[in-house]
Amino acid sequence: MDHEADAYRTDLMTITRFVLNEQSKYPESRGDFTILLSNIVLGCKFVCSAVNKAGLAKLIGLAGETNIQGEEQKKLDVLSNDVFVKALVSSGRTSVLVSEEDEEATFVESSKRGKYCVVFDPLDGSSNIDCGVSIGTIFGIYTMSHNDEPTTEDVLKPGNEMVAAGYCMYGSSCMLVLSTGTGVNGFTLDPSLGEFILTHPDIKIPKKGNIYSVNEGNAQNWDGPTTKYVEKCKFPKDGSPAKSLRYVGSMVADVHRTLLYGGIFLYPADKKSPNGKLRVLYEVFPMSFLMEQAGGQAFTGKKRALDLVPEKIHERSPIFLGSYEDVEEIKALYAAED
Ligand SMILES: O=P(O)(O)OC[C@H]1O[C@](O)(COP(=O)(O)O)[C@@H](O)[C@@H]1O
Ligand SMILES: [Mg+2]
Ligand SMILES: [Mg+2]
Repeated sequence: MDHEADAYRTDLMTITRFVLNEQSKYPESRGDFTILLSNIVLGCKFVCSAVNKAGLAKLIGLAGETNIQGEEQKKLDVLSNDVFVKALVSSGRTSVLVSEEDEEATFVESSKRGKYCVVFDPLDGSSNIDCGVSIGTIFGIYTMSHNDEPTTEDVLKPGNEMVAAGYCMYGSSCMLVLSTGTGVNGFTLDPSLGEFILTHPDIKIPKKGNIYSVNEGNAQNWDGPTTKYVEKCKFPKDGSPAKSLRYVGSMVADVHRTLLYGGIFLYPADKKSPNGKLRVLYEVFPMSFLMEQAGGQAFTGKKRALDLVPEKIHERSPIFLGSYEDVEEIKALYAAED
């Protein structure tokens, strides 16, 4: 389906109007979520513009600092983090922020506090910045369940308690994909209007796909079920065609392709990283939330990803997510191992 052409033929639905429409279904709503989201959208536009100018403005390269995970921070990582922290605090709708780039959670001062907690990866796919390959921003939103002083406990909650999640991909076009718990919708930035327009309404992931996406360089350290699964993708014994391999190395880009084309994205545990690489709060949960909302599944190797209860804000987990039937297959292999 030519989503973009359809959107322009029928109706120019901006992301703001879309969220206002959704909000009008809840008479008690006071517009807080719309204001929060419009500040997230502003942050995405700002980072998109910085990404587009990165080479020209000398924003590529290292910033000279190391973040909490011991990774070198890139200039764009630092800039994106500043942009989102400012955008979220100035919305007046947040109380707790967790960013990949900040060791501790940020607690918003009382005069600027609001009812939401936002967890985010301001710039995902950092290793791809310098060569101009797609990167993105990932976010998840929780609501505060009390009016007392905020603590990290307010975000150490299972992903199934998120009220919204999304990502923005800075690629050949800039796309924001969002779920507020009633399906998944995709919006494309029209640079001439400066507006995100609904181009991919009600995204549903195909039930089964023919692509698998994994860093196969780690294969020697994988466990049995992951090894068997990837072997099956390459050498199917049931007469089905072998799957194609696609791996960008930016979670946003790999998950975006999986969502639209179907298939499976894997970042498994391995002997060197027994908890995998991807971070629960701001990578695994938002992407798992979107996958489930689009009709797919997300599994950790042990359980439904959204049922994890993180104990630390930068906790990691293995993740297998994508088309319903593809994830069923890997679940069966882990169940057989048990
Ligand atoms: O290089 P690897 O080990 O395959 O890891 C790729 C993964 O690492 C990440 O780049 C980590 O994200 P950050 O760039 O936000 O640290 C994911 O986007 C991606 O899925
Ligand atoms: Mg990331
Ligand atoms: Mg990052």
